[in-house]
Parts: sequence; structure tokens; C-alpha cells
Amino acid sequence: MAAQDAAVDSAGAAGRSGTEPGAAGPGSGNDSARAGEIESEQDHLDRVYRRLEEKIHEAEFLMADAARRGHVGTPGALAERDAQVFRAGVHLTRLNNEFEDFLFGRVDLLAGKDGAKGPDGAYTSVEPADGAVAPDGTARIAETLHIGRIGVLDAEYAPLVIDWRAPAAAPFYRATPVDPGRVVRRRVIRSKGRRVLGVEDDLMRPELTATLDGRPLPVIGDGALMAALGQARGHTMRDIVSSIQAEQDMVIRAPAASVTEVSGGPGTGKTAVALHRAAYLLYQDRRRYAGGILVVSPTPLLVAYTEGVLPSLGEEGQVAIRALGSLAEGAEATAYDDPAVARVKGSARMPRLLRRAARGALEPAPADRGGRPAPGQATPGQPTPDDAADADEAPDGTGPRVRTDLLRVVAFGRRLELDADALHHIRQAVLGGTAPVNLLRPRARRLLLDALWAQSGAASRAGEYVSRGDAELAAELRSGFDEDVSSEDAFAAFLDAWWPELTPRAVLAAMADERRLARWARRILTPGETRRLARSLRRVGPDGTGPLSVHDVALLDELDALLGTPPRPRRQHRELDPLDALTGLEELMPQREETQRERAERLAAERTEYAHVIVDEAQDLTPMQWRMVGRRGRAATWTVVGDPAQSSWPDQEEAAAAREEALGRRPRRRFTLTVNYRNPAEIAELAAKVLALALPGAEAPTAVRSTGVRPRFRAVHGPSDEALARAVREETGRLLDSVDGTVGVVAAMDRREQVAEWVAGLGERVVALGSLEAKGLEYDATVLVSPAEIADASPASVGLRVLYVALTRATRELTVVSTHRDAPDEQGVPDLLRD
Ligand SMILES: Nc1ncnc2c1ncn2[C@@H]1O[C@H](COP(=O)(O)OP(=O)(O)OP(=O)(O)O)[C@@H](O)[C@H]1O
Repeated sequence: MAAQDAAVDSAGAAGRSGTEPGAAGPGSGNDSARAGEIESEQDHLDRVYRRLEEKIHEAEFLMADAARRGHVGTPGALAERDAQVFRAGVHLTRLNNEFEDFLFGRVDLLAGKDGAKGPDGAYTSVEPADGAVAPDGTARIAETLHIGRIGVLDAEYAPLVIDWRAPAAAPFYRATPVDPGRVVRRRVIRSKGRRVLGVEDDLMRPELTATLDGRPLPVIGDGALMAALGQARGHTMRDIVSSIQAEQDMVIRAPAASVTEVSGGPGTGKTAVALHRAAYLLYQDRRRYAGGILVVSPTPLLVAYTEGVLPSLGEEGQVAIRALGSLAEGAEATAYDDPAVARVKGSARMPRLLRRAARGALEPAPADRGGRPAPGQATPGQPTPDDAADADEAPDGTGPRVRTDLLRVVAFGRRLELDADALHHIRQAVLGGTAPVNLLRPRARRLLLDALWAQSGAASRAGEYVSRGDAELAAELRSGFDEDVSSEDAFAAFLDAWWPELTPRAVLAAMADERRLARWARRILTPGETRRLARSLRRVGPDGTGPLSVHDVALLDELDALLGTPPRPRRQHRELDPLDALTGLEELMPQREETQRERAERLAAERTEYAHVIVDEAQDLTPMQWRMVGRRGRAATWTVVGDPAQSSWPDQEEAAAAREEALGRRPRRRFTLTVNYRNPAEIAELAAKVLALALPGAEAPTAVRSTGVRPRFRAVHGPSDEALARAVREETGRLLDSVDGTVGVVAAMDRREQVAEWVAGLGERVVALGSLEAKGLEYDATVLVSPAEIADASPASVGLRVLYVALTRATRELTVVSTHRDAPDEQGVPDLLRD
């Protein structure tokens, strides 16, 4: 695939050989050349700032002018005022937001083949014009473009800065020494505020002697990618907008239609690419993506880690980043079930079971048969004093209870009854279809009335009216009967108890009753699975308000779909400004009590379906989670990124089938990322040993750099945790001294609290976490606590994949602390990590 070839060639700044001093001018060692280049970029940045200031003044003038017009009272003037304020407001916010550090790139180009101007006023052709390079290998730079977070035009509409997402910016990302197109030199500019701090160049055509304005083209630094990768890591991810590589750019700019699938090993930039793609799509077609972009992330830790990337690219509000445990309304789950329970809860067998449970939970729990509704069901209404015989006190004295095995009402002066048998048949008849259970309540009510009507004697009278040709009178008689029955409190109370409005949490709570669950799970789960599931669901408590696990959330969401929500009157969010109503601009205007950003975020939070769905770490979604995510993108286009080698779901086939179902028949476009930008070769090499065990034959990505620092091993002998604690703390301290950024201490899930205590007090740069939480994160250095323990915590093949994830988190240094379980050799290298 072309995308892959190009990327491998660009990775590792393959063109660096040409950047040696003398290749095309002064090299990285030349301080005065560097200072001269910084100065020339400073001149450009100054021009850009002057232009931005002019634009801000324009925007402020527009705002003030619009406010003045507000005093003119005609509706037309008011509408115009609103439109102006809106436009100026958007403009000002954008400018202010992106005022800092937004110019980051530059390309120096040969003359282009067709010489046509592109949408940004730049030459778009990627092929050099014939004759752009003289036979003696000399060439003249014909055009220089600056790239930034937003586009800025000068007063004559010539581009001072090109938006990184614009087609004209593509050569900045796509050029490689193997396929340079027109690009001779690519430069990354580092600036803070208004000051240019540095430049890093990559020479794409080292074979040329290129000149700019008659002088040799200088090449400064050791390459932008290496400079970016060498930086210390903080607690949040940085954008990679200034150093996106060619193979990544192909994914970011892939057409939005259908499904874009991206696979690649650890550290290949899948998460970074997915987030930049969201920004790119919004830039390309803001109207289309006004429907919102959802980014699904495996853990809240990864959400927190990546949350800043889109705002740094100038995009927020339109994009919702959600952890799997927070995808269903109101849920904020962070707890993990043990692997055996998680396997049941995530399984593709659950929808059948849940369907039975959603219907079965209508019946009261066995202990309450004939009595109060099951826990979590809607509170019954109050029966009339006449029905006192049918409404005794509930055993716990919480109020009168309503029988659900007998319906007794008085209508047209006659006592009518439906017994348990009749009620059972009615319920079965109502439940016959596939409609959501809560939406069937009106039908249940209708069938109850039909059955009572049939008993009432009035039915035969109505029949006579019909045969006499007076259908209207018959209909009146029937509606009179219905009103008579419905107005009885006893009937309403019965309906509430017999067909309560169920909540997903109430059904989960009902499933915690092992006997009921066993009935619903017959021929779906084994008795052992049923027992484990019921026991785990007890945590949600009888009223369903207890803590949820991450896997419970997909069950809740499925139940929500099975139960449905009856329509309710809409609540108003805020008082509408009468002017808003008049102009219809209330959807666009920044509100007084709610900023535009807050509003966009609120809308994103309320949204249940999205225009584009991005799934990060897709290899980890269980079948139930795929169903949950699928419901949010039924009409969406998708970007799905993942790495099968990092999957923590045991049944890959089952998950693949669920994924296919969620993505439907949409056409696919597949990409593979092949270069590891995170781990140095020394760490990647160690991780590759585990990959070979976890997924024999799988190819590890190529590490882009090497640090010369080999992983360190330390073995702790003896079973006591004390020595282990001491070793982990000491090694963490050592790494803190060695790196400037963060240190992650990764252990098996059930050790994470303990490990957090061991490293407590070492400072904010240290994070202790469980192996499953390490997904997608990275640290300058990591301490890995007992590889064998991490691997053994999950079923065989999954355990090795989880270990592979844990091993690939460090950008600089890795220390492995092993115990006797790891069977370390004399050098302390654990069995699992030996050749
Ligand atoms: N083109 C690039 N320029 C600079 N840094 C990059 C580039 N591509 C990736 N990186 C950095 O490499 C690291 C790994 O990226 P990212 O987390 O997106 O990889 P990933 O494929 O999602 O990894 P994993 O599968 O382990 O979650 C990040 O620090 C990211 O910023």
C-alpha cells in the first residue's frame, strides 16, 4: 500500500543524511545560521500578528456597530444586529483562542507543474514543473508557504498562514525524501506567544543545490520529528500537528464516506491520528458534522489524557470524548469486573437474556408475588377505600400494597374481575411483539379494558346497537365504559403495579435475584455463569442505585433500548429571549447565561446519535459494547482504530462479528500504521518478545529512534511484599531522577491500590495504575511490577496481550521488577521476557 511505503520512508527523518553541513547550506552546528533563520521567521510572525490585530479590531468594530444598531427598533434591524453580533462573536472567539502558538510550519517549494492557484491562493500541484531543476542539479525555491492552526490572509487576500487542514497544506505532511514532490525543505517552527524560539528542518531533496532569493537554502537542526519525540511527557497528550508523518496524514485526510479502519501497533499514533482526523473532518464539512462527532475511549484516564488535543487544534464543543463506562446516560463507571464476570457481561449471548429479563421483570419478585411490585418498579397509586380488602399494608409498613394477581373494578354498577390466569394471558398477548416494553403499556391497558368489557354485559348491548346499524351509539357506550373504569383509582393503581414503567437499573437489580436470573438465563448461561453474574449485580442494590462496573453500562444501554422511554412533556432549558424567538437565531447566538462552548458541550452531552463516530482502542470492545456504540452511529460515518495484538477480549471472533454488525455494510477503507513513535528500539525489542508469544507471526511496528538505554531488570527474592514494595519505590525514585517527565508504575489490576501506597509521596510526576488502565497512556519511564502476575490475571492469550500493552508505555526508560513468580534468571530477566 502506497500509504505505508511512504510512511516508512519518512519515518525516522530518513532524509537526515542530506541535512549534514554542506548538503545544502550551513548545518545544525552553525549558530549564526540558526539565529538568522529564527529572525526571518520572527519577521513573518510579526507580520501575521499585525494582521491578526487588524482583524481583531475589525471584529470589535463589528460588535460595537452591531450593538449600536440594536437601538434601532425594527424587526429587520434587530435580525441584522443578531446576525452581525453572531458573526463577529464567532470571529473574535476564534482569533482569541488561536492567538497563541499557532504558526508552526513552513515548506519551501520548487515551481509547480500546472502553476494553478488552489483554494488558499497557493499552488496545489505536487509535481515540480519541467525545468524546475536545472541539469546541473541547481534549483530555485519558487514559493514558500507557512502553515498554522488557522488560515490568515493579508489585506490583499494572499495567504500569510495556511490552515493545516487545507489541501494546500498537504505537501507539508506528505512530502518524504522518497517522494518529495515540490518540497525541498520542510521546517517546523517553535514559538511561544509572539516569540519564535527555534526551527527544525528536514531536507526532502538533499541531492539539489537549492537557493532562496539567490542564497543557498540553510538547513537547521536534527529534524522536527526527533525534536518532538525527545520532549518529556506530561499528564496530557500533545497535538502532533507540526510533525504529522505521511502515513498518518493519509488517514487524517481520508475521505469521510463510510468506514475508515486503522490498525497499527503500540505507539504508531493511532489515538493522535484519530483526534486530528476529527479536527480535519470538522474543517472539511462543518455543516455535516454539526450532528456531532463522538470519540469512544476505553477508560476515563485516556479521556483525561487526550481531552486537550482537540481544543489545541481549535476544535471543541462539537466533539464528545466519552469513556465506555460513561456512554450510557448518567453512568460514570470506573470499576472493573473480574475477567470471568466481564466475559459473561460482554458476551453476545446477553441480548437474548436481557430481552427475557426486561419482560420478566414486569412480574413481581417471587417473594412479592401478589403483593408489591418488585424493587425499583414505579410506585403504585392509591386504591379506593372500597378496595381496602385488596390493598393490605405492605409487610414493611411502607404503604398499601396492590395485588397484581387479581384486578377488581366496578363499572356500570357491576363488579368485574380478572384473575391471575386471565391476566397472564393478557400479558403474554401484549408481549408477543418486539416493541419496547415500556411503550407497550398503552396496549396492555387497552387489552385489560377489552377483557373487562367482554365481562360487563354492556358488550352484548353494544353488539345489538351495531346490528341495528347504530355503530355510533355502540362506540359511545364503549367509550363511556372505558372512562368509567379508567377513572377508578383501583384500576390506575393496578396498572402501575402490574405494568410498571421499568428503568434499566430496576431490571439489573431484578437480575441480581439468582432464582429469577436462572429462569431468564435458561439455555443461555451455564449455572456457574448465572451465579457469578447474579452475585456481581448485587452491587447495584435493590433500588438499582449502587455502583456500576464498566461492563454493566453496556447492559444498561441495551436494556434502555429494550424498555424504551415513554414520551414526556419537554422541559424548557432556559427562558427564551423574546428576541431570539423573533429572529430564530436562538440556536446560534452565544447566550448570556451559557457560553457558546458550554452550549455546544451540553448539546453534545444530550446527543444520542452522532454524525461521525471514532472508536479508539477498538480491539477491546466487547460485543455488548459494540452494540452500545453502534446505536450511537446508525447513520454515521466511522473511524475505527485499534490493534488486535493489544486486545483484552478473549473471544476475538465474537467481537469481530459484533463489530461487523455495528459498522453494517458500509464500504471500508483500510490503513496500517507501521512506525512506533513512542518506544525507543531498546524497549520495543523487549516488547516484541511478548508479542511473539501472544500472537505468533504478528509484526511489531518499527521503532523510530533508539536511546541507547536498555531496559533495567531487578528481581526480588522471597514471597514477602515488603521487599517488593521497597524495590518498586526505589526504582520509581531512580527513574524520577533520570527523566524530566512522568513515571508510570504498572501492576496487575488487583495490586493497583497497594502499589499506589508504595509510591505515595513521591510526587505528582508518579502515577500508579492497573494493567487494564494503562491502555493508550504513556510515560517517560515505567516500572513494570511482575510481568507474570500481570499476564496471569487474565485468561492465557489475553494475559500476554495485556502484558504487551503494559510493556509499551514508556518513551524513554523501562524498569522491570520481578518476583519469584516471574522465575527471573541471574540478571533478573523474567522468564516471559527471555529469548
Ligand atoms: N507524527 C508524530 N509526531 C510526533 N509525535 C508523534 C507522532 N505520531 C505519534 N506521536 C507520538 O507518539 C506517541 C504515541 O501516539 P499514540 O498514543 O497516538 O499511539 P497509539 O498508536 O494510539 O498507541 P497505543 O496503541 O499504544 O495506544 C504519542 O506521544 C504521540 O504524540
